[in-house]
Amino acid sequence: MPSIETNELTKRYGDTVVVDDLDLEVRAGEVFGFLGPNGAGKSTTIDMLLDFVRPTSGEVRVLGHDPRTESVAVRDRIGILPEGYALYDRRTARQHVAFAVELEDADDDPDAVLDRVGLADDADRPVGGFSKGMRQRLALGMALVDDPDLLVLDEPSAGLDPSGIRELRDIIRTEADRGATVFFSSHVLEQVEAVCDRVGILREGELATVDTIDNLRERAGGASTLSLTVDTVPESSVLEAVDGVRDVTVDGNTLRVACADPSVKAAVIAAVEDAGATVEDIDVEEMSLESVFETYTERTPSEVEA
Ligand SMILES: Nc1ncnc2c1ncn2[C@@H]1O[C@H](COP(=O)(O)OP(=O)(O)OP(=O)(O)O)[C@@H](O)[C@H]1O
Repeated sequence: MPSIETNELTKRYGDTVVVDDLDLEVRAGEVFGFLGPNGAGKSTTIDMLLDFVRPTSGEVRVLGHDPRTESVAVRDRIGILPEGYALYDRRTARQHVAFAVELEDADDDPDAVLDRVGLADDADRPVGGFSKGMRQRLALGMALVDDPDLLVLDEPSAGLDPSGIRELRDIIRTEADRGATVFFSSHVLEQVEAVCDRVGILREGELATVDTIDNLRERAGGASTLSLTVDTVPESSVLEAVDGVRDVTVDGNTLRVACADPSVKAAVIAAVEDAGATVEDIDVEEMSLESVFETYTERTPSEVEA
């Protein structure tokens, strides 16, 4: 059974379609990154999964339940970090986590939870004095209480400093290792690349694509570029004749060869050596996830695949 399933999920505000016929499936146990430009509809989708926003039409299933009619069953097994979470300024961080523990009827030690999110030293401080990143850490800690089967995190990296982002990555990995499904939206593409099994890219309320990052790269024409420093530069035509070579540029003693897929690289090196040149250094650049993201958010899926 998928952890999250939506079927023709649609949300309209007046005449504006914010989420458009969305069919999404998040498999049990996977880490799924939900990407898309500002205003694409990510938070609205997440809010519909959590029954904070009612769909205009379509179906939602979370852990096999309909969040509209079985919200208790759903809430019991998921940990959530929604976009607009509320904290009580006068209560301390520990009181917040203790409240979450009580609400879940769980047995987590609030101090251990605070330690996990890097707030051990701030446990007794009222959160009114917390920075945005500290508030975000606390909200994440509260979502982790009671080992949820599914974590739904809306922009968990918002406001986090680099060490917070690294810690978040570790937490997501640890949660996935214990078998939880993690579904999160993010604009931090390195983060997404580091932890996600699959990503879905939303564009103007529609799912532009869903796949592993490697497959998205390949489908986006994401040639890896092989840079070879050579003692003597062979004719470009020698390399252009290799199957799968898309482009060759020469800069001094460095050849930059765009390859359609990873298997082409060995053939390129063999061709260079067959032409009598010696390879002195090798570097490989994969298409950045940023370029993949731009490809899918600036063009329609059929334009990408064309
Ligand atoms: N209550 C509302 N009334 C009218 N329009 C809304 C409402 N909530 C969201 N929208 C609109 O829906 C669109 C999608 O917003 P949403 O917050 O889901 O996007 P997002 O992908 O999460 O963006 P971001 O990356 O900026 O957080 C936006 O154009 C937004 O203005």
